[in-house]
Amino acid sequence: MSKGVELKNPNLKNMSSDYLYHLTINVANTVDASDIQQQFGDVKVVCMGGTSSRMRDLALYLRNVLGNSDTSEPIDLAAGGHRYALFKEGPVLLASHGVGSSTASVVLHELLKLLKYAKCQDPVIIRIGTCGGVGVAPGTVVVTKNAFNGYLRNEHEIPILGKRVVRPAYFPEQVIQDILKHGNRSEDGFDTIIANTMSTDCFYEGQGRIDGAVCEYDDAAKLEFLKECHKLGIRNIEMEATMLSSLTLQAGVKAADICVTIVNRLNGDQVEITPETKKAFEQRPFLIVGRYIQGLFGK
Ligand SMILES: O=P(O)(O)O[C@H]1O[C@H](CO)[C@@H](O)[C@H]1O
Ligand SMILES: O=c1cc[nH]c(=O)[nH]1
Repeated sequence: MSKGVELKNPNLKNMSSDYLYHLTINVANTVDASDIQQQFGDVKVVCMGGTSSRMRDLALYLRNVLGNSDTSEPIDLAAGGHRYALFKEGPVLLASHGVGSSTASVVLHELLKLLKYAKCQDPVIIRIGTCGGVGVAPGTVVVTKNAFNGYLRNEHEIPILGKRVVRPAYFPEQVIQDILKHGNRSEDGFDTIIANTMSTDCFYEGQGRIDGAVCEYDDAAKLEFLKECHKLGIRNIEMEATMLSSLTLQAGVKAADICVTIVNRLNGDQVEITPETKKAFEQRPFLIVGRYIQGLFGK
C-alpha cells in the first residue's frame, strides 16, 4: 500500500505557510497546498547529485527513458535561489546538492518537505554521485549498504542544540536489491557492486589524502587507514552517504546512494581521469538508475 510522507516534526502542522528558501518554492497554504500537489504530486523518484550539470544531463537522459519526445532545455525550477538546481522530468525530480553533507542536508530537508506538502506517494530518493574507490577499479559502480563516518563508525553524528546526536546510517535492503538487479549485465562493461561507504566532511585530510594544503601524517599511515576501511567492507569514499541515509531513515522515506569510482585510493590521491572519461563514468549510474526507473514506470 502506498503512503505519503509523514515527517517527524510536530512544528510543521503549526505553520500556515512554508517558504522553501533555497528551492525558492513558496508553500503559501500548508493545509491546502493544491498548487504544490498539482505541480509535484506525481513525483515518485528524486535524484540528487553534486553538480547542476550532472542533474541536467540526467534529466535529459531520463526524458528518453520515460519516452518523452520533448527537446527543450530542462527548466531549473530553483534558479532564483542561485544555490541548487531543480529539474522535473515527469515523475522524477532532480536536484543538485553541492559538495558534502552540510550543503546536501539543506536541500534534502526542503525536498522532504516538498514531498510531504505535495502528498507524493511512497517516493524514493537516490543520490547519483562520484567517489573514490578503495581497492576497486576506477569506473566501478558502488551501491551503498552501510554508511561509515570519518571515525569509521557506522552512524551519522551531528551537533544539535549543542549536543552530539548519533543516528543510524544505512540504506534499506529492498531498495538496494531493486537497484542492483539492473546492474552487471554482460553488455555493461563495468561492475556494479554493493558495499559499505565511508562518508567524510573533508575531501583531503578527512579521506586520508596526502595531497591537501595541510597533512600531518605520512603515506604509510594513510595506507593503514585505507586498509582498515577495506576490512570494514568499505569500497568507496564520498561525502554525503551518512547524512543522506540517516535523514531519510528519520523521515521514513526510502533512499539509495549509487556512485561511480573515479580513482582507486590504494593507488593514489589525485583524480587524474580525463574530463571525457569522467563524463563517461558518470553515465554508468545513469544507466542503472535509468533501468530502475524504466522498471517502475513500465515503458
Ligand atoms: O560527485 P558528487 O555527487 O559531487 O559527490 C562526490 O564528489 C564531491 C567531492 O568531489 C563530494 O560531494 C562527493 O560526495
Ligand atoms: O576520492 C573522491 C572522489 C570523489 N569524491 C570524493 O568524495 N572522493
